Amino acid sequence: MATRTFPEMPTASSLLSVYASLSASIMIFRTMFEQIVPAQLRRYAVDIAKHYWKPNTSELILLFEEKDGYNPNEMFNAAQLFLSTRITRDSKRLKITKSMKEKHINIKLAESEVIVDSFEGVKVTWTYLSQQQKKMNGDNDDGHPFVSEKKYMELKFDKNYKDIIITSYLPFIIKKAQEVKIQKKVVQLHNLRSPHSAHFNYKQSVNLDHPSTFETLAMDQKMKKEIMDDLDLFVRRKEFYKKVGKAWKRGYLLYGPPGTGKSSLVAAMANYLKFDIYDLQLMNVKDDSSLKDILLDTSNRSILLIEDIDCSILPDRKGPTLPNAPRLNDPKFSLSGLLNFIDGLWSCCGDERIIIFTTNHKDRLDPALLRPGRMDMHIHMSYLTMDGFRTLAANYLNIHDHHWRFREIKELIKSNKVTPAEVAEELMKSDNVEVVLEGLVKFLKRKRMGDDENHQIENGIHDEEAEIREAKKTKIIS
Ligand SMILES: Nc1ncnc2c1ncn2[C@@H]1O[C@H](COP(=O)(O)OP(=O)(O)OP(=O)(O)O)[C@@H](O)[C@H]1O
Repeated sequence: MATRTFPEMPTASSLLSVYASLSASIMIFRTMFEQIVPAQLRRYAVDIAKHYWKPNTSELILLFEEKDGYNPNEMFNAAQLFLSTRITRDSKRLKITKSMKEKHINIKLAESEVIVDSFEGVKVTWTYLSQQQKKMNGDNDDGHPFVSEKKYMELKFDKNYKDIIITSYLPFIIKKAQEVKIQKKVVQLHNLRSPHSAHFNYKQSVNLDHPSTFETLAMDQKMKKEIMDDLDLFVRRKEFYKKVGKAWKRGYLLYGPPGTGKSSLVAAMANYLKFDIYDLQLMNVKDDSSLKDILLDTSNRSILLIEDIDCSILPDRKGPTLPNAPRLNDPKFSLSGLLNFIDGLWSCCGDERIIIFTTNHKDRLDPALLRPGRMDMHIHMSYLTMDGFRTLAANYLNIHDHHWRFREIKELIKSNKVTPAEVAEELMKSDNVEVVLEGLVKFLKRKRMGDDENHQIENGIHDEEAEIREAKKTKIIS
């Protein structure tokens, strides 16, 4: 029987001494390398070594750095917003932020957090990373070198799917990020006034906290739907406007008596579209040239609002003077200046612009303003109807179906010219529904009597005037 021989096994002490001499040699080599070879050459050698010795991988990594030079990198921001929609239960560390102006809490990935996503069957892995960088030039006040943080995202995937990722996944991320941005957007109200006016700052901005929405608006349901459909069509027609060669803008004229909800409708439109409002106070605009400066400072996806257009503007220099238009100090400002600029330069150098004029007296407007193609939709805000009252009752009193007082209220509303503002005021007078509705009925009755009296007085005056005219005629004839 053959006997197997084993090579002599090294002892533990001999292994230890080999290890010790090996690490000593590496250390000596490293020290010599660092002393003899200059730093730049060392880095170059390490890069080359890394390049040739890196493991053979089929992965491709795309880097999304926070900054592109000194400019913010939109793709980094888009990726951050997009990934906030991909956070799952498995996420371990998340960053929570909120600024004073924001209404929502932002949830973002914390450093080193990984998210696995899949797109058209391709698995991708996102990692959020940051790196501290010491600035070569300059120290802090305390003598320490400046340290900045470089933030970036890594997107890793199989390189065979490079085309899908670049041509489809990245645009998908941009689109999703845009949706999140719109969803989170806090609508702002900017007050625009002339840069040469007494106020140094000609654009004051605040969050628009107007709670008005299409749901809370008391108006004809059919008209409400028409407006919402019109807005929806407008925002999704980018390509259409481009195709037909028209600027992507839409004009609305809101007219009706005071207190019928013109301003509330503007706020509802802004809240619906998440568009900022630029409130242009024409009384404070000095001349055509400052108007241009102001308008050029407005952003896309916004509403330019000019309220009470009949009172706040002088007509075209060539056109007739409006009976109630107050005279501005400087006659350089004109309606034609405003309209030409809005139709021309302003609408062409921006996208998704809405312009809204409001007035209590449509009949007093300059025809130039009403000509077709200028204001695309004329919206009449009228006195309260029963339909509108039901919306107010649901909002203010939480009555969603019927109340025994509604029949009487319906009759009173029908025979009265009452504004939603007046009724809203009445509905706020108590927490007790019965008390409020009783008060409303009394108010509507009083108002009807008052209207009747006014009507009679007006008729009386007319009769008197007619008598005087008749008397004068008789006198002349005789
Ligand atoms: N249609 C409406 N639906 C709901 N609330 C309304 C409506 N109209 C008026 N209101 C209530 O009345 C208040 C004043 O209305 P709003 O300022 O919108 O009217 P307006 O037509 O713009 O008036 P003005 O012509 O005087 O500017 C609103 O804040 C709101 O509470």
